[in-house]
Amino acid sequence: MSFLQCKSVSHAYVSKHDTKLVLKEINLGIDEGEFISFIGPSGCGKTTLLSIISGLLNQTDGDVILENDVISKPNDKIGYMLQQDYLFPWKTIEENILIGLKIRNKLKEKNKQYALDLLKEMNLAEVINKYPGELSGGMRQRAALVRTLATKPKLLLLDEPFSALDFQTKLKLENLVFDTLKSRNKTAILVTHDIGEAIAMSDRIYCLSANPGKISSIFDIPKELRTLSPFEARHHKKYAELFQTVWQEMDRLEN
Ligand SMILES: Nc1ncnc2c1ncn2[C@@H]1O[C@H](COP(=O)(O)OP(=O)(O)OP(=O)(O)O)[C@@H](O)[C@H]1O
Repeated sequence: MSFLQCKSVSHAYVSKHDTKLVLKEINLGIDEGEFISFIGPSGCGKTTLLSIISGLLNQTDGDVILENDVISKPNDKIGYMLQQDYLFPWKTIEENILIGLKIRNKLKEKNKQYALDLLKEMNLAEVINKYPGELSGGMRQRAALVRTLATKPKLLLLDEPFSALDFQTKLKLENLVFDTLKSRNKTAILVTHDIGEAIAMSDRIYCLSANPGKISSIFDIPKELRTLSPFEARHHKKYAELFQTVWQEMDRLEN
């Protein structure tokens, strides 16, 4: 059995005036340690699917199963990171990264040290006593990642975490996040509009079509790219070939 399974997941948003079917019978299985991306036209339901997997939103039909748990509410095994960092501006970086542990009453020395080590790994040791407003966008996203990882979730849900960053910062952060997650055998699902990012970071890409959102195609990333860092992968011949194929599929879905 896969680490994470979506079994015939469908979702409709219901309002006073209408019912909109957004996801229809999504089936997928993800193994522990895999890095997966969801891509697809705007409004096809990527964020909705991620919210359902996180347990924050309950699907209309079907099941999400993580290890042996049916997910119907937020679970400590799952960490969620968004485009906006949602750091608390009135708290220092240290206080921000420890907040998840504090809320869970897990602020033991060992756990605190784990978070502080991550902070060092993300090159943020020097800003530990600063406030979020004093940091660049890339630093803030790194701090948000440390906060998410501090509680040791097994599954990371990443909703366009790099999209607000400049191109160079984004490429550097892709590498850093990739190394951090792979070295800890974390499982990750990335929602992105950036085909290149999806190819460079993933083991597999699920492409969704819209109205209602369904899996239209699955792209397995060739082994030659999977063994490289995201930055190196972008320079490989196979990257350019796959980019063309995925681009054409996205073009077909958008028209
Ligand atoms: N809370 C809500 N109530 C009603 N409809 C919603 C709600 N949230 C999203 N939708 C609709 O559901 C559809 C899917 O939205 P969702 O945000 O999941 O798509 P997406 O693929 O992540 O989009 P994007 O790529 O633009 O971020 C859209 O038509 C959106 O307008």
